[in-house]
Amino acid sequence: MPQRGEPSGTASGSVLVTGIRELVTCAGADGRMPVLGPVVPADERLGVVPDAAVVVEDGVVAWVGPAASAPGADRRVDLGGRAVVPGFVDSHSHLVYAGDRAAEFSARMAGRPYDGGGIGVSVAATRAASDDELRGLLRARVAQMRALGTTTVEVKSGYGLSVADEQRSLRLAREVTDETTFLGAHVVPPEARGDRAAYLDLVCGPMLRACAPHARWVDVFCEPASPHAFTGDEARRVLEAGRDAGLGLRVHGNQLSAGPGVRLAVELGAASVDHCTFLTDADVEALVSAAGTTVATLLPGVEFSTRSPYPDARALVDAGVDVALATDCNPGTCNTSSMPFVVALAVREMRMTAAEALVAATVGGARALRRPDVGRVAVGARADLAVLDAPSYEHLAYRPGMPLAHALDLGSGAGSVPDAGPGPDAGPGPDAGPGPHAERGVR
Ligand SMILES: N=CN[C@@H](CCC(=O)O)C(=O)O
Ligand SMILES: [Zn+2]
Repeated sequence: MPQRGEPSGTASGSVLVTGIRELVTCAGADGRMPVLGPVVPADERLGVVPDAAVVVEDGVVAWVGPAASAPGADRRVDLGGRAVVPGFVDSHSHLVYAGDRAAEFSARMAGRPYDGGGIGVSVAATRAASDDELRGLLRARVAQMRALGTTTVEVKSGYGLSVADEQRSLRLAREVTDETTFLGAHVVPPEARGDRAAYLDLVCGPMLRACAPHARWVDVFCEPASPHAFTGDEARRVLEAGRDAGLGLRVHGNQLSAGPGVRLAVELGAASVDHCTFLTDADVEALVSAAGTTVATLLPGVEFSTRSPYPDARALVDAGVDVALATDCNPGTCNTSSMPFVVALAVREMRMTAAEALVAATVGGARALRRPDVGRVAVGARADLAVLDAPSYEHLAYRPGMPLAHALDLGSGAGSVPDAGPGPDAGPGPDAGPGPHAERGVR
């Protein structure tokens, strides 16, 4: 696993990545990050190059185009006719935790609604774990993500909820990603339930001071419908304190009800408001007006795992809202880190096209993290490539639950993926193996 901030999947010298049957760049015609929204249809924004090659130098894309006109390089990696898409940008996850809540999931499947109360169970298990235990769990989760094609990940705290435990969570998260988020205002922890105001004082004072050096973002679970989470006024206080400490803003909003989260996020210029499950017309209008500033990050794995209605992604995309897709991987509402699964859900359950879903899972996530260097394959961007054991990106939705995607690792000196020949799906066969990837980090 590379150190935080170091390009993953790279070695010194130039590498020609060839044998790409379909390269999806998700880059605008000029190679820049494309504008989202309905102005340019998502399939045009995909920027598909058939029979393509990519040259990588020092972890950065140096050339993209048809394989027939590719320049030479120090090394050559042949992908044997596979499709390549930008590595997924998972802009919302909670990977620092111990314990599991399978019993809570089963109770939900039997009809018990989600209200955030189970977060306390994860807090107790996380506090009880040693640094090494938490680090091992975190790194295993990151390795699973990379094996599924994710190359950039945001990781939140939020299962510590004391000064020391929140700081520890962020310190560990910083070992694997630059995109760390302080979520001390996840819920009011059990020991503070008698005095919410005192807990908010702690979050906005000593906890923030201890955590800000380890975080890029601050987040808050704004959900008046949950007795455990925070009202609009409380959330505003947390966000303003975080902003004053130099952090960027993110919000968990409108997950359980049409609460104030979305409009608060837009008013404060947050980079992202996440969930957006229950929206009023005024919320959608606010998100439309905030295009270019605040991304609506949809997390359909949560609706799948909580048996809730899905967000109206179609209405958001058609209205011109900037939309991202992320996993929200966490022990309570969505215990999967699979971006391909999220893409499949977005297409099947939220009526996004496969092209829209792929854009939202790559460039959309990059915009939600304000990262122009990831989420697309273009000269100057980081060489974060996801290889599909399939001929086309459409297979991500067409073959749900299949192990199709992995992050390409160019650092091991590994050679070509074996050419499996055209299988029954007109793409590389199931024996093709996962290709030249290793358990390296995501950022
Ligand atoms: N809703 C708030 N936080 C997480 C769930 C956390 C949990 O239940 O452990 C989410 O994004 O869904
Ligand atoms: Zn979350």
